[in-house]
Amino acid sequence: MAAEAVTTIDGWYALHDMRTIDWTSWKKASADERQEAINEFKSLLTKWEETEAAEKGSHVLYQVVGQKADLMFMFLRPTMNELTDLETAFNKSKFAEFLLPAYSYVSVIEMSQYSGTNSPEDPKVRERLYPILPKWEHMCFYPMNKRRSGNENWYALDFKERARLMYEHSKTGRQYAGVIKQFITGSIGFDDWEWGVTLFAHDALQLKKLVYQMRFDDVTALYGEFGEFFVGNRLTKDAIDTYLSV
Ligand code: VOV
Repeated sequence: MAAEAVTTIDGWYALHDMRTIDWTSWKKASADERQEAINEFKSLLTKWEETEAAEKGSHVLYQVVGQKADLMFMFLRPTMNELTDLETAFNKSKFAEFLLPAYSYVSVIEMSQYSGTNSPEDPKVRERLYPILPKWEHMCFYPMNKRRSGNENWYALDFKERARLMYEHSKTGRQYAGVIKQFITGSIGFDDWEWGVTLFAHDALQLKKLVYQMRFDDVTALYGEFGEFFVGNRLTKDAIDTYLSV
């Protein structure tokens, strides 16, 4: 008999957007052109801040460490259409002329009902479905799957066993309360992996400690498969001029 799917409650749509700066063309541009690009970029950030203040979405910006990208945005919006609207507006901006696509990921904030206690009317649950993203010092993003091969097939496990494994997972996670904030986004049908994992930390080392500790939970040890990892440091609007000065 087929295993029973878990119901999910879903919130805002998410776009993780990673860009690489074309420093060569940035350096070749005139000072006026660069200033125009910076001003336009900052006014887009201001517009997104207004959306966030009105609780109609949220966003963060991080500077990626390593060569995978330079900038890492995460956007949350009530609809997928708003995500393409903001992406298109950004792509048309002067600053985007100096950016190369590095990676993107489309998903939706998801809570699964393994414990059966999440009600979409509960203000605590609403806070997780429609969150204002934390502006903590470090962010980590990676996509993942639950294995579906041979004896390790998550989708063939019965509900009770999956709920037990997720309960064990949540116990490990809860040890990091106040240290790491996690956002799980579902991407089955939207992107190449099944979930996106976004973590925020004040101390970068705690990202490694949590992800390592979880490797020993049965759910991760037996079923976890991972894509690329991106890690970054927060880039504030005030720091943009310095960051882009050449
Ligand atoms: C701060 C850390 C933290 C905490 C507290 C936490 C708690 C919880 C709870 C309570 C629940 C279940 C209910 C829900 O809300 O969905 C989940 C769910 C989930 N998690 Fe988690 N998780 C954390 C952190 C955390 C990490 C670091 C990872 C990556 C795994 C790893 O090994 O690298 C992860 C993955 C997931 C996934 C993919 C799901 C959905 C699985 C599904 O099959 O549906 N998660 N998670």
